[in-house]
Amino acid sequence: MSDIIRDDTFYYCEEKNLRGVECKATLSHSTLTIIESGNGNKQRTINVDDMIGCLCMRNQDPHENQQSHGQDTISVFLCVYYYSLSKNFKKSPYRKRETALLRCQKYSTFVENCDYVAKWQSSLYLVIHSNEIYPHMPSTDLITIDSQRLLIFVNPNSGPGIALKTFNTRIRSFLGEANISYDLIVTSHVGHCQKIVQDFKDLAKYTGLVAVSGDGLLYEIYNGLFAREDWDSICRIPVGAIPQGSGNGLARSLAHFKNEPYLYDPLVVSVLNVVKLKSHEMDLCLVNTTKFPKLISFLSVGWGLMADIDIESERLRMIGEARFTVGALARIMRLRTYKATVSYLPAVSGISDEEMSSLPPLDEPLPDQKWISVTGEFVCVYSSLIPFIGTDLFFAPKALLDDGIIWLMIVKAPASKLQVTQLLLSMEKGNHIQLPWVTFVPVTAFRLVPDVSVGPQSYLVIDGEKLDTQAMQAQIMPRKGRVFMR
Ligand SMILES: Nc1ncnc2c1ncn2[C@@H]1O[C@H](COP(=O)(O)OP(=O)(O)OP(=O)(O)O)[C@@H](O)[C@H]1O
Repeated sequence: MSDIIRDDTFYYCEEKNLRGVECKATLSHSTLTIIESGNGNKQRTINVDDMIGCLCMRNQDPHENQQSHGQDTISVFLCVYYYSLSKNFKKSPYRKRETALLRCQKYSTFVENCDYVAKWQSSLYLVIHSNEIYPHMPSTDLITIDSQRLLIFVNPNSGPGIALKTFNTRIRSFLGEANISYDLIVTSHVGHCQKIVQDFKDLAKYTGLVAVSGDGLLYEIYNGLFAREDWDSICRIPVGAIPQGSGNGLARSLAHFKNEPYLYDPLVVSVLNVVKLKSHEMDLCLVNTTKFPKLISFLSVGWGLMADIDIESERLRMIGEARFTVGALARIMRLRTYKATVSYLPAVSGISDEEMSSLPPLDEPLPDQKWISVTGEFVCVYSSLIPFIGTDLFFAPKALLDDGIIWLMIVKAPASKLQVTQLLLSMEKGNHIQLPWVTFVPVTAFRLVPDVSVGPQSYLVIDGEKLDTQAMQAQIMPRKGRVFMR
C-alpha cells in the first residue's frame, strides 16, 4: 500500500502486562493498525480521526523492573491517545477515551530506541494534527506541532460557574495528551476578554483563540478582533468553542455539522474540534445599531419573545441551559407584542457583492427594489447564522457555517399562548419553520426599526448580549471568520 507512512515491530502492552505481545504496527494517513505477530485475527485499527496525540515514555513500572532484575532499561513506550465512538448501555453513542501502548525494543540502547520512537511520534503528529497554513499568520513557514500555541480564555462565571474547575480537571489533560501548548487567561470581568484581544500586540503568533465559556465570551473575542486595526487579516485566526456556559450555540452547532454525540459529553467532542487544529471558514454578521455603529455577531440577533426569555432568565444562569425553559414559561404567561417595521433582503434576490458592500446606512431609507418590509405588531423577530442557538434550540436546521445566509424568523401578532408554546416546543426538532404563522426566510441583510414611542419595549439581543431596544441593521459577511472544527 502506497499510503503506508511507517510500519514496524513493537510489543503491544496492557496495563498488567508491560512486556506486551509482539505485533506489527502500521501507520497510514487514515489509520494505525496493530496486528499481533503470528495471529492475524488479533487486529486493532485506530482511526487517525479519533486520535488526539501521543507521548513517548520510559518504563515506569517498578514490578517489571523487579521481575527482570532491572535488566529492561532500554525499552521506550509510545502511548497513543484516542477517543473512539462507542455505545453505552442505553445504546447511545459517545466518545470513549482509549490508549494504545506500544513498547519499542528494536535497538540495544535506550537512546536509540528513544530516537526511533520520537520518529514515530513526529509521524503521528503530522497525521493527527492539521498542518494547514493559517491565513492569519504572518509567515507561511511550515507549521510544526512545536510552533502551535493557543490563547485560551476561561470565564470562571460561565453558566453554573465550574469552567475553571473543568479546565483544571479535564481540559488540561486533553491538551497534554494532544501536546498542545497554550497561554491561559482567566477573565475577571465583563469586557476583559474583548479588551485583551483588541490590545494584544502579537496576537497573530497564536494558532488560535479558544473560549472555555458560553457564547458570551466568543462574542467578546470576535468583537475584540473587529476593533483591531489588523482586522482584515486577523479575522482569519481560528476561534475554538469549549462549552461551559448556559448558552453554547456554536459548540452545539459544530458537533451537529460533524454528526458527533454532543449531548452525552459536550466537552469531549468540542475539545476534539480544537486540538486537531483544523479550521473552517465561517460567516459573520456586521450589525449596526443606533447606539453602536459596528458590532460583529457570529450567532444570533433577537428581539421580542425569545430575546426577553434570554435576558429575563439570566439570573437563573446557575441552573445552566434549563434557564431558558423556566424563562419561557414565565414569559408565555405574560405574553407581549411589540410594534416595529422589519425589512429584509431575501437571499434569492441576486444581489451582487458590490451592492452588499454599499447597503444604505441605518439612518437612510431602504430602496423599494428587492427589500421586503412589514410594519405592525410582532411577537418575535430572531435570526441566526448557525443551526443551534442553544443546546436544544435547533433554530435554523438548514444553516451551514459558510452558506452566506442569515436565517430570519418573524412571528407576527396575534399569536395565542398555545401557538407560542408550540413554537418554542417545536424548535427542539427544528419543526417551527413549518408552522403556517411563522415566516422563516434566508436573507443576506435585514433591518429592524422598533416603535419606541408606544407600549412595553423588548431587548435587542446580539449573540446573547443585551442592548436596549434600538433600531438595527444586520448584513452577512460571508466566510469572514474561521472556527476550529475537525
Ligand atoms: N469573571 C467574570 N465575571 C463575570 N462576568 C464575566 C466574567 N468574565 C466574563 N464575563 C462575562 O460573562 C458573560 C457571559 O459569559 P458566558 O457566555 O461565558 O456565560 P453564559 O453563562 O453562557 O452566559 P450567557 O448565556 O449570558 O452568554 C460574557 O458576556 C462576559 O462578558
